Amino acid sequence: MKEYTLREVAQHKQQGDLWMVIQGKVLDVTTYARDHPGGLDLILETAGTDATEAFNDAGHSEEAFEIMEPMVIGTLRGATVQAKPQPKAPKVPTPIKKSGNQKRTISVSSGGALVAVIVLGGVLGTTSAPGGIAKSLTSFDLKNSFGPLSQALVNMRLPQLENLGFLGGFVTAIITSIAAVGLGLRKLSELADVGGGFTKYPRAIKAGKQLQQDLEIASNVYLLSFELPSEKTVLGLPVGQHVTIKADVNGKSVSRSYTPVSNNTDLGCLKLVIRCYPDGQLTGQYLQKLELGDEVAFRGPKGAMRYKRGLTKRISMVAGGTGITPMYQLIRAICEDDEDTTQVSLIYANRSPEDILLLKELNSFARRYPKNFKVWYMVDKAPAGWKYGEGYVNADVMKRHLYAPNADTKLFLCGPPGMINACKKTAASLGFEVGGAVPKMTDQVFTF
Ligand SMILES: Cc1cc2nc3c(=O)[nH]c(=O)nc-3n(C[C@H](O)[C@H](O)[C@H](O)COP(=O)(O)OP(=O)(O)OC[C@H]3O[C@@H](n4cnc5c(N)ncnc54)[C@H](O)[C@@H]3O)c2cc1C
Ligand code: HEM
Repeated sequence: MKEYTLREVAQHKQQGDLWMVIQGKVLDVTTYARDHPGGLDLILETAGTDATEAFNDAGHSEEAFEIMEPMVIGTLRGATVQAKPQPKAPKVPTPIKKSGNQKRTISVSSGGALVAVIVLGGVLGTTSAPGGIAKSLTSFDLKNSFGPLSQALVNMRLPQLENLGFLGGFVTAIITSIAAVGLGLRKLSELADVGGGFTKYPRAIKAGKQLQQDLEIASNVYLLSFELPSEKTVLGLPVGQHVTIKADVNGKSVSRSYTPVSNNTDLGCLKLVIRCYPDGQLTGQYLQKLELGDEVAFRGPKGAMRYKRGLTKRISMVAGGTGITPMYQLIRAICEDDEDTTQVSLIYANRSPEDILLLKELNSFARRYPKNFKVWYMVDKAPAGWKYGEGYVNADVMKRHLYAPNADTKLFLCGPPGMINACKKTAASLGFEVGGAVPKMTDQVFTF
């Protein structure tokens, strides 16, 4: 195999010509970069360098190593190369102390590449605690807006812990409602990959629930509902984390990340808010073609954020478009936990007021939990009578509507890359400490 020096690798760091070193191997990642589930930006930032540390820090699965193999063009001079590189063993978080709120930590080794460590806390804790259910249930108008599956939850107390969705890092779910159903009637059950050390769930599929046609919540944005393997299955996703959907699209394996808007109190279902791009590989070519009752493969939990009460005193948030989903998940968990006193201030940017996702729910949280949460909307062009902001999220807007940087404040960002890069620069100029390419929970500025 050809040997390269780091200096040679460093010459290939522009879009259209991207190389990097991972675990001693030199890779040409040019054609893969746009498909990278962790985002194109991370590849661009690390191209031309030895990206081993950043790659390891992201906690890649065995599948990532398989995808990587055809990209290997040589080795790094002087490096020790493992015959078969392995994913780094995931770090097992320290169990959370049991509080009056019954937090529970469950660690599960699947024996496969993904070890799912499922921390149940926050909302689930609140729900499980005797007498602690009240606050969750007062937010019921929110659940109503998420369709019939959620409504059954009103009287539920104890999620069945043995029915954790991501116990083995993998779960399949059946689509139960989707607004846009295309003409492609392909059955997707054959796409569900349940092999390789992950827990197998029975494929027993109930007849689908009634198809709902009115779930386009904004232009091209849909609320998709999926039925988990049983009515009692708890999603099992730690707050702040996301799932990936993996599918075979036109003969190519495509995987993309999504942050559910449902959580561990929504038994038996998984709900996603997704913007569909007509030419998008996963959204346009796959999700929009799903039929009611089709089976979809989810992996998780993924992501560097694992929110727990006490992480920080104040959280400033800037979200754009569908970037609201991880913020929403956190806001919901904080507001619905009686004992969480974290203050959150969100700036949410969209093109127009009609594009604002989860508007009713966000306003409802701001109204009912004013000590926990406030929100400021920004739109490109404000209509007459608009009482929020107009234009870009600049330093002035951030100074006015976010908490000032200090040891007790974190800034969370999620949205289109252009907006996020601009916000990171502004945040740095305002005194926030902006970390490296791969997000870490300890960073003061965390990008989902
Ligand atoms: C942690 C995380 C959580 C996320 N959560 C959500 C969520 O909750 N909801 C949500 O809707 N999304 C979410 N996303 C985004 C999601 O993962 C996908 O990126 C998104 O759904 C688009 O995927 P796609 O395969 O349909 O589109 P892609 O095929 O990846 O294309 C995306 C867009 O890029 C355009 N495009 C295609 N090729 C090019 C090119 N060569 N140059 C320039 N543009 C091009 C396409 O036209 C399309 O507009 C999240 C992302 C991350 C990383
Ligand atoms: C050829 C190189 C790479 C390949 C094949 C690859 C592949 C993947 C795959 C398949 C995933 C989905 C999650 C998984 O299955 O592990 C992923 C996610 C991710 N990758 Fe990479 N990756 C590469 C390089 C990198 C580099 C260099 C970085 C860091 C700079 C990085 C950071 C991430 C992050 C942060 C995620 C998101 C993890 C999550 O969703 O929790 N990747 N990558």
